[in-house]
Amino acid sequence: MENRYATNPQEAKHYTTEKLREEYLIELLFEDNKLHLTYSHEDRVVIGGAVPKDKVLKLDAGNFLKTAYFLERREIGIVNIGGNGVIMVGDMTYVLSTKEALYIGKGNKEVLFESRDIANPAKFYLVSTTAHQSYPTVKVSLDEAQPVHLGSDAESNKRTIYKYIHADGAKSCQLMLGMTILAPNNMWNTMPAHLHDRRMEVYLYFDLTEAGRVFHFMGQPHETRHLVVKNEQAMISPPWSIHSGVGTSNYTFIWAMAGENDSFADMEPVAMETLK
Ligand SMILES: O=C(O)C(=O)C[C@H](O)C(=O)CO
Ligand SMILES: [Zn+2]
Repeated sequence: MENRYATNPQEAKHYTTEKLREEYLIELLFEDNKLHLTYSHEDRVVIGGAVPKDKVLKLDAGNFLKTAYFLERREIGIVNIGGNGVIMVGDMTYVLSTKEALYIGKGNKEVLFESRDIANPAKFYLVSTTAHQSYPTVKVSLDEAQPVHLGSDAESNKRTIYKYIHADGAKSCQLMLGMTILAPNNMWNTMPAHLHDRRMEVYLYFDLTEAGRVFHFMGQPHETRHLVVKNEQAMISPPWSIHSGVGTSNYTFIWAMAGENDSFADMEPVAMETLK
């Protein structure tokens, strides 16, 4: 488990490119037969990737959490961005094809990951938050995820937001999670930008080509910075930061939030004139 402490905007505005990447970018999430986990002290979110190519992988944080098992005091949202895969939660088995999600509540002792096809392994993206009670384990497919169409061709931000784990979908203690798919020829996400100082957010960018890049924007509105992000890399967005990006082509991203409330609509728009 990699450990990342929380940062504040007074310090962050002095960071070099290298330091910004060290603090906010997770470069390696998906590696064959490995589980990669990062512990962010921003709302104590654990961000991870599991690729069970020809080996079953177990959700396990070693001794890091000082609990008997990973979900003893946590909940988790998982989205498969690879080939067909299987998640075993105790005696239950859930089959997830690409872009399907699973919420697993607090108290589930064993979670195992497996692929259906070694040639096209599952890639499970994981976001876990602390939890005070147990909600039922629920699978959510793309068509159950309440699509919301936003943006326009003129602004190059035409996109569809799918909500998986939220107040009116799969219930959770504090995790909110969904996916946004940009339409072909549209490159801007979350622009115009917004803030939600009550919740951190993490973005996983994918469906980019090997050479494709997303320029992710962060920082306070009057003090913005950018990071260049590759396919299948994640950005930790602190609660004081905008989170927006523009790609060299269209792409997909998974957003997940944790913190004070579970209202997706709790966000303050940032007026374009205030961005610097
Ligand atoms: O493209 C968008 O706009 C989003 O997907 C916004 C994220 O869902 C978000 O930032 C929610 O707070
Ligand atoms: Zn947001």
